[in-house]
Amino acid sequence: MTSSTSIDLNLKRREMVILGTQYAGEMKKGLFSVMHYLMPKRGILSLHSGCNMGKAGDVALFFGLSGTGKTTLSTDHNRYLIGDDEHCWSNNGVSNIEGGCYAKCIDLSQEKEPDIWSAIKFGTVLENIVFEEHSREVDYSDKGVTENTRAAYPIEYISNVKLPCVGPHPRNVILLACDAFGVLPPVSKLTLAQTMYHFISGYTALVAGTEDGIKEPQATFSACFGAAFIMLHPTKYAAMLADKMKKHGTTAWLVNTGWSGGSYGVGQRMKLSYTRKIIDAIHNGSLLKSTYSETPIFGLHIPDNVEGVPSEILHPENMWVDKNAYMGTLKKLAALFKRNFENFLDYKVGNDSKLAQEILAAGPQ
Ligand SMILES: Nc1ncnc2c1ncn2[C@@H]1O[C@H](COP(=O)(O)OP(=O)(O)O)[C@@H](O)[C@H]1O
Ligand SMILES: C=C(OP(=O)(O)O)C(=O)O
Repeated sequence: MTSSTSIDLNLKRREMVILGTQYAGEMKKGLFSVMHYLMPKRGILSLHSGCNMGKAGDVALFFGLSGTGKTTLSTDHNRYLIGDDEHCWSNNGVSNIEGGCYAKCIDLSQEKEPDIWSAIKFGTVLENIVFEEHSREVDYSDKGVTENTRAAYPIEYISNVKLPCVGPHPRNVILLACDAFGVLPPVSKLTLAQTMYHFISGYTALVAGTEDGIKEPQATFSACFGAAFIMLHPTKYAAMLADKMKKHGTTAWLVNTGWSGGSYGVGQRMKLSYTRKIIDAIHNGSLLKSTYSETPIFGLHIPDNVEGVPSEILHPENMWVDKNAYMGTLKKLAALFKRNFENFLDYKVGNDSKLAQEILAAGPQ
């Protein structure tokens, strides 16, 4: 055991016992694990992702580990929310597993996250949030109980929600990597093989407060952006994802919602307003029309322009004062990726080994 909390599942008896926690998240994540077992048996892909739909019916999935921006970026005033965390992709399209959202509230402000702010009203459950007993005013900045404070609200508390929470096949999938090293570009377009490489790798940062003992961002690899919840080998989910993306012509993007201009401690967290502009450009199709340049080592394709975002921030090295430190850190991250991927070298993705070879070649060189 690595923590004092346990979620014990007996699939045969359909029982789940949660021990040692005062956090409601284990209930939904426990059932999510069950879905990761049951759904693939029916040819349905279960995904740790947010999901929304534009007015024209274009669906986007947002993959990411806890704290990387699924809730924040799928809750978008200009689009219909399908769900913020757990979805299935079947032959009919996407559907939400849950009936509500479980949003992080630390430092919540009306200005930065207006839709989540407005969803907090009578009927919403605030968890571990400190409030003044007499005035009943809540203080979203107080980390006294935990940094992982939450608001659980029914999905219809978001004004522009898609009910029922289903949609057509995704046009875009967005892999959210919160890069604590600050070397991944704010956005890059991925080939199918790169998508599989990054999906299987699940590189991101554990963000403060999301797991026991995590006080500052820490680089990690969490296969399928949800290693704790998957029940089958990661390559099984990857093969299903590749198959569905090919069939439905889905485009994939890697978006760094982590650091820029240096690693954690030196650089800054990517501005949410810039990330939102990037996501807008993915949704409205303008990013597809951009010209691209390829990065060294990771071979990522960075757009030369994104409307509303200063071009210089699109290339991470521009933001580092010490260019040697940038290159050294990039190489260090590449080595971590390669070491992590050794765990997957003996596995096929799909029916032949062709895709597996392409996937390996799509990683950092
Ligand atoms: N560039 C950014 N993109 C997305 N989220 C950001 C960014 N910068 C800071 N944040 C913050 O990071 C947190 C992301 O959390 P959340 O959206 O709940 O993640 P998830 O749903 O993936 O667990 C929010 O508190 C958000 O305000
Ligand atoms: C509830 C959780 O999911 P997320 O942080 O992605 O909302 C969790 O991982 O504890």
